[in-house]
Amino acid sequence: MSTSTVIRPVEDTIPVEDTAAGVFGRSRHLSDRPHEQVVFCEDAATGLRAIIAIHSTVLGPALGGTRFYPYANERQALDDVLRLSRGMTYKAAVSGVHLGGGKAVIIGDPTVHKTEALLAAYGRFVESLGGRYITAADVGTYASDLDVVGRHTAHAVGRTVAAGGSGDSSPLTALGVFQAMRAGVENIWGTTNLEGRVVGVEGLGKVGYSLVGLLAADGARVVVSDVNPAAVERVVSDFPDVRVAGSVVQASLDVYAPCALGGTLSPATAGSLDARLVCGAANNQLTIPEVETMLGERGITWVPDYVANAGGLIQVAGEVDGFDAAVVRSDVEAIFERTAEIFEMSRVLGTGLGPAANRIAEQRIDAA
Ligand SMILES: NC(=O)C1=CN([C@@H]2O[C@H](COP(=O)(O)OP(=O)(O)OC[C@H]3O[C@@H](n4cnc5c(N)ncnc54)[C@H](O)[C@@H]3O)[C@@H](O)[C@H]2O)C=CC1
Ligand SMILES: O=C(O)CCC(=O)C(=O)O
Repeated sequence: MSTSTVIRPVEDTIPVEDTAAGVFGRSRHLSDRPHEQVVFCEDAATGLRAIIAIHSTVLGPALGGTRFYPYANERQALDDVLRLSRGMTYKAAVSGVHLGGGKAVIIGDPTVHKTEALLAAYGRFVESLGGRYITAADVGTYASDLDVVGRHTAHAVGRTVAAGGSGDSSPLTALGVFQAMRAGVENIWGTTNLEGRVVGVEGLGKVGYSLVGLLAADGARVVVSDVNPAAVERVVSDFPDVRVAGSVVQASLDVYAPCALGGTLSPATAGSLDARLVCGAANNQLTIPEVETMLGERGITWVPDYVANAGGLIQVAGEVDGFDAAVVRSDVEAIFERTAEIFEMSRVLGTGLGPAANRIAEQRIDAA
């Protein structure tokens, strides 16, 4: 096991276009703040290559999931983990959670490279940070993986209920997205009901699948797409009324819900998207912050990803504080009110929702 720890300022090495990308609008001071610590982890025996990024511990230990993904190279993995961890700082702050922002990536194909030994080695790296970083699940990782990781560190949440955790956080992430969507729908159409609305869900993994269930139960007309045919088949079999599209982002919609990887909202897609509202689970949906303005000029409202998708964080943060399922669920449902407040703040500021949410998050961190 070998680590190298990069202490700030890691952003000095990153091109401006990378650091500007993501969810951070034009508000610069917190988003410009360098990461506190970035740890490169290698374990030759298991083939583990991972990066753990701690953006901020101002509000508490840095919590964020572990993404297991076949990055083309370490540079791509670093860019992703830096952006994701910074987003977690904002997510915790805007959600009123007493935690900081961190995230980790494991470089590799989870269907090929994920072994118990590799997850164990990863757990030992997390443990070596002494609780400054608390890990959880993300793309390519599951509660059962956290069980393995959690046998080697005290700082893993989102484990299965059988292992003493709160279980898969994706259903509550989906519930939070659904609540944020209802708030968005109310602002546009004057009703919180999704009935009859055409909602496109892109990405039918852990969160997307649960979101389809909530939307179908509320009477939405759901259009879905996923690059993995098995994920599409599962949804079609469980929710026969959904319509499958080649690419949801190109379909004619009322609401677009990106629930796969980030970066699907670029200047190009902002120019072609046929929807009135964007609200989904994917982290870092915008390739550049200016995309929000481009969407706004075409009458499309974007609900900031880190506001809508905080349900999973709220759930696993509950494990840190002492888990109470009813309190956690009600805090996730309150994403409806939080989103409505951000709509109100955006009207006061005369901005999109992105800068308004950033303002709320930054005020909380500044106060701390
Ligand atoms: N799991 C959770 O509780 C949370 C997840 N998120 C974010 O939500 C997103 C989804 O997370 P999970 O559902 O956990 O991941 P997952 O790995 O279970 O599912 C992702 C799905 O997206 C599909 N996909 C990948 N590229 C695609 C593309 N170009 N077009 C259509 N589908 C594509 C994959 O085939 C997979 O089915 C991620 O961005 C994640 O960071 C955010 C907060 C919490
Ligand atoms: O949802 C989780 O389990 C952890 C939180 C997280 O990593 C995220 O919100 O992206």
